[in-house]
Amino acid sequence: MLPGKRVAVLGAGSWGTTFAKILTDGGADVVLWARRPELAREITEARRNSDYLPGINLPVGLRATSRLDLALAGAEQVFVSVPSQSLRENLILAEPFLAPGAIVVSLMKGVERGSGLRMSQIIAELLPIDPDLIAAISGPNLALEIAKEQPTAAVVSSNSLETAQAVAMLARNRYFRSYVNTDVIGTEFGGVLKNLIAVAIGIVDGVGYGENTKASIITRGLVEMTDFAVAYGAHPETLAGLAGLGDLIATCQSPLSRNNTAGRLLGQGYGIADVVKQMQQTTEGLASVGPILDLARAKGVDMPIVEQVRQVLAGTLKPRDLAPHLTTDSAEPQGERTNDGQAHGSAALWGSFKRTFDQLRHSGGRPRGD
Ligand SMILES: NC(=O)C1=CN([C@@H]2O[C@H](COP(=O)(O)OP(=O)(O)OC[C@H]3O[C@@H](n4cnc5c(N)ncnc54)[C@H](O)[C@@H]3O)[C@@H](O)[C@H]2O)C=CC1
Ligand SMILES: O=C(CO)COP(=O)(O)O
Repeated sequence: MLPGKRVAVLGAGSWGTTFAKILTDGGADVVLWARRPELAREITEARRNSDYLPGINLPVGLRATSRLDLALAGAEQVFVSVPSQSLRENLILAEPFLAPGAIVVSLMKGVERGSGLRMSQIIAELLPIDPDLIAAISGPNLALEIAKEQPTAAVVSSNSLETAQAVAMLARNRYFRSYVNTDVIGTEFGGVLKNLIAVAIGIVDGVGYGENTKASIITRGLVEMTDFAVAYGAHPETLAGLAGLGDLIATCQSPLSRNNTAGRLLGQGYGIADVVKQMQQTTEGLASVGPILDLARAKGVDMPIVEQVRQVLAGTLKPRDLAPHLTTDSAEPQGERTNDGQAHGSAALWGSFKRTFDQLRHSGGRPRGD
């Protein structure tokens, strides 16, 4: 068999390692960069990453190294999966070794504290590459489920459809399917914002509230996500797709979600310092609350649920008071959606009908829109 395309995955935590498995199982020649040499050795020799993916056998052919130069040498596509707050420092280390013409793909779901930048914006700022060679992947993608080869879909987004398709062709196999879109803003913000709603769900779950409360928060949360993302230029239908609603459902329902788990601990009465200590893995939502509320304020977008999550984190709102405030943020009864939202909503619905129709007419071997 011919060797597959050479790709690199940076970050050997739960998602980086799982994504390296997805790509290897799809036929690519993958080198995974781990910061710690002993982890790189465990992955290559024992085909395990016991800290992050206990019980998972990694595929034969997946190699890991703690040397960035070796991981990046000749890589045509580079997938980055480090904590969002560390992307900048990691890109500075990686930049000298990036192969000319390489596509760089963010697998991350955060915004940078201080700058409020999305991950693809940081990549564009730091790397001297054509912006059309930048992509982001998002969707309902709980790492451990995918590592167990449970069927899953995601969406690859890039300003360039050609780039998104080139990435989606590699990021697929018998249990993983990649769709494509060109709405990078909506795709990235979907992944960031659902984490915040998942923290809220965890909080009310920890308090002991039931399904009505959680469904109310999920539904109203989706409105907040959509209003916010659309204010920044996203297409509303992206938020109704895999990177929005899809991921919101998975993250709000699953005890595997770190954001959901952190929320649950808060709801059970733990303080934020204890929660951070207990979370062994990256919990992006905790770092995103502040920057997202700053960005919301800058565009005049109301985010009552996210604001209440901030207050619970700050210790100024009791977890058990979170949900009832959903109905008391305005004296006047409100419509379920803003007028803007309604206008966008019907356009979104029409857009998705049209795309489905177009796909049926032109269906071929290429990855499809989400
Ligand atoms: N785990 C999951 O199910 C999914 C995670 N994501 C996203 O992927 C990104 C990475 O998350 P995970 O792999 O889950 O996190 P993790 O906590 O499991 O792993 C993070 C990895 O980055 C490495 N790293 C490199 N530089 C670092 C630094 N300066 N500080 C700390 N760690 C550093 C760590 O050593 C570790 O291997 C996050 O943005 C997350 O939202 C996206 C989809 C699914
Ligand atoms: O992004 C994820 C699922 O799509 C993972 O969620 P957590 O970061 O909350 O574990």
